[in-house]
Amino acid sequence: MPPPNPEYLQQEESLTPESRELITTLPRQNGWFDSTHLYLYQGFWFQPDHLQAVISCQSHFQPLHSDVFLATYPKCGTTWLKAIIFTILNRKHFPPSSPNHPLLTANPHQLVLSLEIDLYAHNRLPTASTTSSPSRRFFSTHMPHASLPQPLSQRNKVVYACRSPKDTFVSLWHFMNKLRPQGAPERDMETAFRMFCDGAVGYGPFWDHVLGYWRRSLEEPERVLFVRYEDVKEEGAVQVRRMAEFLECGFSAEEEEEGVVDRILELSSFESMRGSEVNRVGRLGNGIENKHFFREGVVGDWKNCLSAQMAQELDGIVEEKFGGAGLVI
Ligand SMILES: Nc1ncnc2c1ncn2[C@@H]1O[C@H](COP(=O)(O)OS(=O)(=O)O)[C@@H](OP(=O)(O)O)[C@H]1O
Repeated sequence: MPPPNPEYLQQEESLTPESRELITTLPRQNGWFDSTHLYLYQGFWFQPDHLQAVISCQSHFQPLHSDVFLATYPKCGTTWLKAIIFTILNRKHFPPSSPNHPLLTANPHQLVLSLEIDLYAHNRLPTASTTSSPSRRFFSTHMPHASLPQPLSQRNKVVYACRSPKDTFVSLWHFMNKLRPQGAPERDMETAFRMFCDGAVGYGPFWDHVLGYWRRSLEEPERVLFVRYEDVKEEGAVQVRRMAEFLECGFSAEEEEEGVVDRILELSSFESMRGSEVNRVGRLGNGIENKHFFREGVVGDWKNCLSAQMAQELDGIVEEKFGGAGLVI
């Protein structure tokens, strides 16, 4: 008998009768894997278990005033930003220079739970070693801004991380092929590229996801901070200070003197995290191997993968979608 699908592929199996009924009324597309589907809800495509979780989260999630959220489109730097923000928020309790810092023995996805996926799709509740961190609760989400539970979008602070669509697509393609069901062929890049450009991927369209948070960051800069993966690569210290200020826990003169910002960057660096034992051999509760979250970790890897024609097509869409909004990524 073949082994059962890992949890992340059991997308239809956990649906309630109400969700099953709802999805029959929604527009449907083939998903990334042949056996999966995506459903259009509030302008975005979701796999069915995530859709059920989003709806449940919209009805039930009650944020605390002090809760902090990281929002991302998948593959835009979620793992990295989870590590950085977790370290910023908890630095009094877990000094970044401590040899026992949680990031040295846990993957960032174990320390910071996803609102819809961990909490609502899989009932993984925060434990002492996760978001019930000693300071403020900190969650991540891939939900588009339009789908956030209302109290959260009206009151809480959200850091939104985005990345160049060319690198995002390439990262997504590699990741999804690693997760494919046993025996399934790789999804070829041309088909995947078409799905990405058409917006028919989980949490897509990418453009609308980014624009939703971009606009809100302009309207309410004290509530939504827009951070670019490329900027964190280029000027990590500036961006770490910017995030800490935004979260109202800027660094003291004493911390600056001690080099705390540099230590946060070292601890969360690609090399440090990819090299740690937990990320070389560990697995998340949903069955995904930790090592799959660390591939190249560079800016511009698309040059090694996309044809000139694909790059040109994506540049054209970026210009069309983001040009008028004053967004450069
Ligand atoms: N510490 C650090 N520094 C820089 N880059 C990093 C880091 N950790 C992960 N990565 C790279 O981020 C990409 C994975 O994206 P996400 O973490 O958003 O994936 S996910 O949405 O949580 O599945 C993926 O990008 P690619 O290498 O381009 O595929 C990872 O390698």
